[in-house]
Amino acid sequence: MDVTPLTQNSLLSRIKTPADVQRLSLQELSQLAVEIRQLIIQTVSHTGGHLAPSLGVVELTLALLKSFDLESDKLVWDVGHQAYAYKILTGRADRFNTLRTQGGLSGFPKRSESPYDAFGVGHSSTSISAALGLAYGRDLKKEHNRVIAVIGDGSMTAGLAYEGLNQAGGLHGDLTVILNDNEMSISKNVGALSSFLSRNLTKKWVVQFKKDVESILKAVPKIGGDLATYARKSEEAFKHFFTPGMLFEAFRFNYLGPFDGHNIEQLTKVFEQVKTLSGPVLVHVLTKKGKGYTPAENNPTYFHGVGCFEPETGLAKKFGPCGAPSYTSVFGKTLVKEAKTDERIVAITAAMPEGTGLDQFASAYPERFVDVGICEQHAVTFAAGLAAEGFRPVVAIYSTFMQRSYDQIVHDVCLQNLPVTLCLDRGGLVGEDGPTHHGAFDLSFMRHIPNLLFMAPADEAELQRMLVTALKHEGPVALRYPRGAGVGVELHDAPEPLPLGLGELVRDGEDGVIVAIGSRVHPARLAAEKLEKETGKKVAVFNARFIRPIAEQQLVELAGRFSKMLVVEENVLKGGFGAGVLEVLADNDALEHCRVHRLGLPDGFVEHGKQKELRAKLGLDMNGICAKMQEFLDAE
Ligand SMILES: Cc1ncc(C[n+]2csc(CCOP(=O)(O)OP(=O)(O)O)c2C)c(N)n1
Ligand SMILES: CC(=O)[C@@H](O)[C@H](O)COP(=O)(O)O
Ligand SMILES: [Mg+2]
Repeated sequence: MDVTPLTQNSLLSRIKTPADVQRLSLQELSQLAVEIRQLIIQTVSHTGGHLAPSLGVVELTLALLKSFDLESDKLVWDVGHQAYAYKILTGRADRFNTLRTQGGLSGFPKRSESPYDAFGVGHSSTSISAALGLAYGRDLKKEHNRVIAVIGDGSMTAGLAYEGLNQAGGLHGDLTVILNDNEMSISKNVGALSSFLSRNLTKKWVVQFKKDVESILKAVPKIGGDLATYARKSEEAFKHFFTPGMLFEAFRFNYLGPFDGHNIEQLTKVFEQVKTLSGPVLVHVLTKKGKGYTPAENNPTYFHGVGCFEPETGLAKKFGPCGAPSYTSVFGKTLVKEAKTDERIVAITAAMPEGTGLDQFASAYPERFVDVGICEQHAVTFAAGLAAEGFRPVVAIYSTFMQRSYDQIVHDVCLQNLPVTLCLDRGGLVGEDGPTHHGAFDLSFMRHIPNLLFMAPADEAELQRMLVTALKHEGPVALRYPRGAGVGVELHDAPEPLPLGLGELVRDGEDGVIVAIGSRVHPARLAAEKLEKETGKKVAVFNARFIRPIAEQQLVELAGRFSKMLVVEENVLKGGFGAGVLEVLADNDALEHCRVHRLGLPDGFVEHGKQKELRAKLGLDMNGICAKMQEFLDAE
């Protein structure tokens, strides 16, 4: 694969709108595929991003744009992490170098970014429902455009996809679903569906089945006593009979496939045929994740979402010596250690073993590790069932995806007071993935749930102690920690559980107090040191540790000692931790002599950009906290 930058005479430089793609010959489309791959690899090597998913659908994207009219037809991508070629071909090639950077192109389709992005996305398995909504709306308006959803085999492991299929099959409106089957989620795809879709069940088996049936039928007059042979042949024939098409046809979809997803000529013919069909149609295409870039083909999991790398080799770019370990890896290692002495521990992921650090657990205790697929709701209820059976399930899910499990946390876990540990990784701002992925709301949407013990560590060593506290607790627990490296503190060999509902005064002061939770404790401490150095003002810092039960008595005491309290969190201010502090102070009549200000995420969706840049912009880093506290102290 040539990974040198494109020249100005490239075919790509002539593509300004999807209509330009329609004018190209098949040969030109193949050349364009090469150029698109070059641009994607070059760009992502600088920006980081979802490389392997996007490389896998270059031909599919070209064939879709060649066959459908994007001025009226609507294309809905599932997750949207594979839509880089689509962005390039729909008028965004000249801005593609800004991918995932602050103020630049989003890593996902976004309605506000382009009229060609029919539906915004980032979380998986929404495409069929969204496309059906678009198709239903079209029919109500008596319009005639086509609506196409493209969904991956991994995303088909979520119940939501079947809710969409079920409704679509019952409605008979025109809708095309393209199943992009690369046998991969981020890791190897899991569950019964993935084997059902597997390459063994391809069309050639249908042909074989027909031959088998023919031969059996020919043999019928002679069957006589030879029932055994007949039964054996029937069994073989029935095995062949089960094709992926049966599943989708049961949902009343017209099934076409499977087809080679890298053959533009064949795909365009199929799409021309699709345009002649009415009602729901499912086209099954087989693709290779990372196609055309050997490092990504060989390691699609690593290149699913990758940081900066050398395009020639695929090797990660090194930026100085490695810093502190990530919260994720400390969590993973500590859990492995605890599971050695507690056989009740079962680790559960919803299709993200590497991202959540549970890959370490999977290697150490494969029989106690479960990847349920992309189904966060099921993961939590499944854990509740295990807990009811005496186990200690630990469910690690990114904060943003835990949003899907709200009812399961309330109804299946907390209402029954079951000892499930919910680990919310990526709590707070995640950076380049942006608003679909920031863990901005968990403190708000979980802090009011009865029975739940809810903690957020100030550093990676405290995460260890909180995990141990959770595993000893006879009820539901949630832990929330951020994306990225820890603070760099020494880790515990034998972490001790924490006293419940108590925070820690990490620095004393005279002029005011900063109450911080989780990842904001460390910058708050640095801010207090800076303030003292620059102004001589002495500010105390309290690490609140618990969101629920909140450290009520300690907070009331602090409000008695200090006339100014700044509460800092990396969560939306609406209903967040600071709101909880205000509630307890109000309930204890402790606000009379203490003014409280809050610092957190604004009432809106925070855009994408580097974590560091976003925190600086929102005043949530050391400088921002220091400035806010100084302003507060200076105010009357
Ligand atoms: C609700 C939700 N859970 C988890 C994820 C994280 N995630 C993003 S892509 C992906 C795998 C998707 O697999 P598939 O649909 O087959 O697409 P592929 O990457 O293979 O192209 C996962 C688990 C997500 N985006 N949304
Ligand atoms: C598309 C998606 O949802 C994931 O691939 C996500 O981008 C992973 O994020 P991390 O890089 O934080 O693991
Ligand atoms: Mg896949």
